Amino acid sequence: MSVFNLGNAIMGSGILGLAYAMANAGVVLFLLLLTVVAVLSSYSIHLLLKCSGIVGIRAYEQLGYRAFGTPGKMAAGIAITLQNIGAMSSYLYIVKYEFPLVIQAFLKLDNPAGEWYMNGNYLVIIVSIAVILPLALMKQLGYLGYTSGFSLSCMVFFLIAVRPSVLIQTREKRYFIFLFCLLCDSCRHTQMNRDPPPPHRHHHLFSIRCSLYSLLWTNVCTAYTIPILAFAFVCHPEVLPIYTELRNATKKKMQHVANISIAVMYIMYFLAALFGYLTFYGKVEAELLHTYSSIDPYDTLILCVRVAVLTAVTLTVPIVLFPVRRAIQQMMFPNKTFYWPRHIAIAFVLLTFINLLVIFAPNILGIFGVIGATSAPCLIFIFPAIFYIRIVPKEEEPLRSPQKILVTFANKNIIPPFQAIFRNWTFL
Ligand SMILES: NC(=O)C[C@H](N)C(=O)O
Repeated sequence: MSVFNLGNAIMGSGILGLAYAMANAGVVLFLLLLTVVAVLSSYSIHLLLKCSGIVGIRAYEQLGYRAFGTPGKMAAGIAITLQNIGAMSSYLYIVKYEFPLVIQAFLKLDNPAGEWYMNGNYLVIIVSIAVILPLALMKQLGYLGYTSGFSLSCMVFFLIAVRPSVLIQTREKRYFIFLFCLLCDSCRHTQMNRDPPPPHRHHHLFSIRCSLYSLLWTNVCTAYTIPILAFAFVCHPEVLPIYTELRNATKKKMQHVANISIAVMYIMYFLAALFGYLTFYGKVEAELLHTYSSIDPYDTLILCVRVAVLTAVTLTVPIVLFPVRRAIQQMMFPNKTFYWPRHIAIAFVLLTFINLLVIFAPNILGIFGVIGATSAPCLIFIFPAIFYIRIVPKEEEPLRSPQKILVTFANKNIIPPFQAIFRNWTFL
């Protein structure tokens, strides 16, 4: 159940942005970054578990408090709230956009005339009240294990369904483009076969960029890759609550749960990105399902994919809501014991707020970009590292220990790319 819950916390709308990230970074660079982010993600869970073992606390915000007092607690609480509200909004955004298309395809409505059930905003509100709110009112995360298992199986179905069937038809041509894309980061120029080749394609073929740095920062779209990946691997606010509910909990057992979840998601993320990318190449959009609309919205398989993704993201919302409620309780009502009216009221207010946000959300790439470039790196890389440095006593591990040097090194190498994103922040 814990693996299901953590897997469900990892897997969300991030998976839909990965094909776009791959199209912009190139397959090799994408795989490299995916591996780095997955390994660092698992490593930072190790750091969180170690800190929580030392101070005997199983809440992310409390670790912040132990490390830096109230500012640390507030920083962690705000980052968790921002990240998870961003994630939930992106899930409901998918409901808002995809649910009307599913209804349209089911009812075979060619020209919808403004029926209320085709209005995404109403559908978001209905799904929130009928499905998400009851699940979000559960007392413990553990009760959501079954829905998480179901949600993950929907994503497996999504993965099987998006395999690049188009590839088989024009194999030679596509293999050529694929090889080309392996070496080059500007696959957006290799439009589908229909388009004439861009004038500078020749130049691209023969000038393989030699430095990783220039590969990564040649255009701002490539710079989206790390925020999208960081967003996709965030599950850290859920780790300690899941640890608390684990039967016969030990650090080793929880790390094992985290490693299994991350490894499975790593494989699924790579396959989802590759399949989406090999189907559309440069035409892939920030949200993969969007791209499918351009083929045939009434195709049965695409309809099933939509239903699967809709189900999966809807069932993820309650999991992601738990840590936000906890963070709000820690920030606003510290030292208060469990109280049902407060538990229900926070869930209700949060869902209302997210519904309002979704009704006015600009687009999903904006959410990935902003959250991925701000709270996600804090929660995955920066906070676990600095909490570890502050909490683990110098006697137990001196500042020059390999562990602490690694933590500092990771932070030094992760932060500069994010600064570059802020410098290039033209999409806002
Ligand atoms: N749990 C989260 O914060 C986001 C999740 N990793 C996703 O890809 O949607």
